[in-house]
Amino acid sequence: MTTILADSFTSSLAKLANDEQKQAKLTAFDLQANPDQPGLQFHRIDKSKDPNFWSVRVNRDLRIIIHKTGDSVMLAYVDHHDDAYKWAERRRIETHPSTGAIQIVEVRERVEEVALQPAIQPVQADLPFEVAPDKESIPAPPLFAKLTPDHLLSVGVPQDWLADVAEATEDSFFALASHLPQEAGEALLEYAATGILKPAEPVEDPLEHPDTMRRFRVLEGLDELQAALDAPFEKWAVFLHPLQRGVVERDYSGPARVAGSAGTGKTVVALHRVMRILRLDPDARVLLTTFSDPLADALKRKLAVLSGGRDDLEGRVTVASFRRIAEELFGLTAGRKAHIADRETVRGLIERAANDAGVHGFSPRFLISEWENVIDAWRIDSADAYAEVPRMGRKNRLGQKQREALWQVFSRVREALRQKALFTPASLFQAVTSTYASRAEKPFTHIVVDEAQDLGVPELRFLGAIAPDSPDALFFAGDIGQRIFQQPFSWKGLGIDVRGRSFTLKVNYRTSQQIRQMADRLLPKTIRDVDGLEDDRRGAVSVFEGIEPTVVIADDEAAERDAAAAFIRALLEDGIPPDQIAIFVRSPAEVPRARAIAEAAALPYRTVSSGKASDDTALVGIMHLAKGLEFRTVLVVACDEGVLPLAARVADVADEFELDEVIATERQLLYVAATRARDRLFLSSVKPGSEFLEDLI
Ligand SMILES: Nc1ncnc2c1ncn2[C@@H]1O[C@H](COP(=O)(O)OP(=O)(O)OP(=O)(O)O)[C@@H](O)[C@H]1O
Repeated sequence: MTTILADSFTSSLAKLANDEQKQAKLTAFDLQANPDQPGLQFHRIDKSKDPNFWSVRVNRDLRIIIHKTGDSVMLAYVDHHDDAYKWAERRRIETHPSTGAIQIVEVRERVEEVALQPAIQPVQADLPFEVAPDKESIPAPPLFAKLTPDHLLSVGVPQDWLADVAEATEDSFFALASHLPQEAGEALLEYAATGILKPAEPVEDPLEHPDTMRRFRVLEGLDELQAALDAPFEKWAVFLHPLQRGVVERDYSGPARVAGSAGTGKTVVALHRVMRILRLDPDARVLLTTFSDPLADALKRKLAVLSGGRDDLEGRVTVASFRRIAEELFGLTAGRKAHIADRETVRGLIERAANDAGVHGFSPRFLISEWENVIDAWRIDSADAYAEVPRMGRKNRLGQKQREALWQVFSRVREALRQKALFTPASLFQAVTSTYASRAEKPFTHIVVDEAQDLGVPELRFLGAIAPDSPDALFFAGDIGQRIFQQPFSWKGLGIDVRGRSFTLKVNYRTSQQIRQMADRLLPKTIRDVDGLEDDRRGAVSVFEGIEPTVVIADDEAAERDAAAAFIRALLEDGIPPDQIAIFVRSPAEVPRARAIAEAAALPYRTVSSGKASDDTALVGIMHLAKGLEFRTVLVVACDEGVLPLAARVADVADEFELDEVIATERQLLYVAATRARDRLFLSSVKPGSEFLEDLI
């Protein structure tokens, strides 16, 4: 007998109380072990249009809904008695006549009343400032007037729903989409955004259809059912979008990359890719890496969900930040620990070297940036090499004389570091790169990199050197629209060419349609990297609707604080727990403003430097810290003119190219912070606000 798990089962299971979940799981295990055992009580759902729906008794109140056909049993839903029956009475499972995917179709006539109401009623708390008025109430035109029934069928709209879709307007569509199979909702949303309709490719075997596989999973045995049900809150662990699955399962002929705007599931793809490699190749030793230790820890936790605690898999994967893994490999090969100079130490050395060399007229910010992005990143070791370095932006400003003067400073810094036997992160990467570049024996068979947009030159060289020379050794996940730490450079120039093997995800699982649309306004529609690879950000869709973000440009700090505090109090009254709230600012100088807001709202909070992550505190911190995180609500405050973009960075630019680069990364920073929000977003400043806020309003 085959057991199939439907995503509707995992979602409904997740909504039950803990002890109810336990009982429902036990019944599900019994069902899988032997559906004919006498203890199980089945009842056909007589009122359902689909004769194959049955209920199975869990206890006096709870029922599992299964769908029985031939030799297979599908776990479809679980709920309290009446609600479980209602669910099954309104559903039919069928193979779509055009796409061939198996769908759970909501029976049309029973949901008439529901479909006409918006799925979420936007509720704005009373706020002490004005919010944008509702759009004029003129009837909106139908969105899909140009599409024929055949068009609608080609993207998986069930026959029952053709008429509703044809009449849908911008206002009613989201409510309607929640009743449609996901692939139909997404294709129509993409059409609404871009005017392009992408019909699904028909597949012979309905069970093998990518859209079937995104909601139903055929389970191999009890272990698999156990693993899938142990993580019912983590739907991503079991059900992948067809695009995600495609990227995970493909064989590549060289380094590959998954791209996509914030929240499209790139990390999820990276994690599944790791598991796939481990499952298919019993000799694989995988490195899963990213740019910081906290992010690596988060990856480790998620990977444990996927592996279901299987030591034979987890034991063959190392999860660590770029830096940590370089330190470990250095320790292993050199037999000693690398002592690394922190940023402050290097800053001090640069200042002293400039004084000693009598070189003046360059700002400290410029010097450290030139050191980090040029001298140290490219490991420049002579005045000649300095003249040749392939750098972005600074080239025009620095004449030969200036470069000679600067080299006097930087060569002293290099010498001082050498005398103290100190590494910089870049020189550590370089040391390990040199060790492994010529070795045939590599520490890992595969390397999977998350947040790859923030790889710098030394890190990429390092990963290239420790990766074996096999076609699918390197896999990157990243979004160049979220690059906030590194200057752009050519990957191809360093021998890592992902052209032709780069795939873009389009479905945003994290942020509401409203937040995604607003955040997208911060970035260009297409972004091109140094190698000419274009990232087309159009056509992304979010899978749920939320509340319009709030943007406040206040008269003074007190007014901003009052507005933000009122917003937070309304959240707390709505039952949003503090740990689902974050307040971000541009830099440490604005942290006191964020703290004042939290205090005015009586919101318990933690900052990076004070307190530990706990269940009941909000996070207050700088935007750079936001990377990789996710909250129900995000506030980005103190976005004033001069703060965003940061005036000091702008003042230091060498030329137009560098100005563009600074403005782009400052925009990207705001994009990263804003897209951490799932359903509510608040952005504020004191007059005059950041030019970026103007773009958003
Ligand atoms: N197939 C899926 N089903 C359900 N949820 C998913 C799926 N894929 C991703 N998600 C959820 O969407 C959210 C964003 O996923 P993820 O962090 O992988 O996105 P990302 O593209 O790496 O985002 P960012 O670039 O902002 O870091 C997460 O909460 C994740 O669990």
